[in-house]
Amino acid sequence: MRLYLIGMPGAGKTTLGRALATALELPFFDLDEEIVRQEGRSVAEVFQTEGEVYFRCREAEVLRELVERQPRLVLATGGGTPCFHHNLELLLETGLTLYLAVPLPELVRRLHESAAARPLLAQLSDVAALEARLHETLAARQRFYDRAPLRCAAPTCTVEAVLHLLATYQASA
Ligand SMILES: Nc1ncnc2c1ncn2[C@@H]1O[C@H](COP(=O)(O)OP(=O)(O)O)[C@@H](O)[C@H]1O
Ligand SMILES: O=C(O)C1=C[C@@H](OP(=O)(O)O)[C@@H](O)[C@H](O)C1
Ligand SMILES: [Mg+2]
Repeated sequence: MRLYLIGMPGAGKTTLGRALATALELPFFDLDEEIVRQEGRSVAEVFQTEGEVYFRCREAEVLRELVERQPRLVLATGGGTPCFHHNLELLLETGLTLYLAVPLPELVRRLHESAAARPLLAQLSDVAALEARLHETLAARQRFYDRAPLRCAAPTCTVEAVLHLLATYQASA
C-alpha cells in the first residue's frame, strides 16, 4: 500500500505520517527530507537560492522517483505538493490519499514558533500576518485538498482514528 498524507504546513503530515508508518509496518518517507538529501541543502536554502519554481520542479521529480521505487510506503508530502505539476493526479492514481484538515487557528498556534524555518511563512512580522498568509494559502489550495478520498479532521486525527478510517475504507472498496 502507498499512503499519502496531504494538507497545510503544520497539519502534522510529518509527525502523524511517521507514527502511521510504524503502526502499519510500512517504510516512511518525507518528501521534503528526500529533496533535502538530494539537494544537499535545506528547503529554505533551495527556495532562497533557486526560487519556488525550481523547488516545485525538484519536488515533482523526487515524488515521481519515490513512487516508482516504493510500492509500499507512507509518504508525508509538502503542503504545496498536490497543487503543482499534476502531482495530485499521480497521488490519486498510485495510492490512497489522506487529507489532514486542521482549523486555521490551530495551524497558527503550531506554526507561530517554527515559521522562520518555512520559506513561504518566513519574514511575516506577527501572528496576524501569519494568519492572513495561511488563510490566503488555504483558500487557494482547498480545492486540491478536498479531492482526497480520505479526510481526517483535527483534533481527532490520531493514529488510531486513521487506522479505523483505513479499515472502513478498504472494507467498502
Ligand atoms: N496532532 C498534533 N497536535 C499538536 N501539535 C502537533 C500535532 N501534529 C503535529 N504537531 C506540531 O505541529 C508542528 C508541525 O508538525 P509537522 O508534522 O511538521 O507538520 P507538517 O509536516 O504537516 O508541516 C510541529 O511543531 C508538531 O510538533
Ligand atoms: O506549503 C508549502 O508550499 C510548503 C510546505 C513545506 O512542507 P510542510 O507542509 O511539511 O511544512 C515545504 O514543502 C515547502 O516549504 C513548501
Ligand atoms: Mg512536513
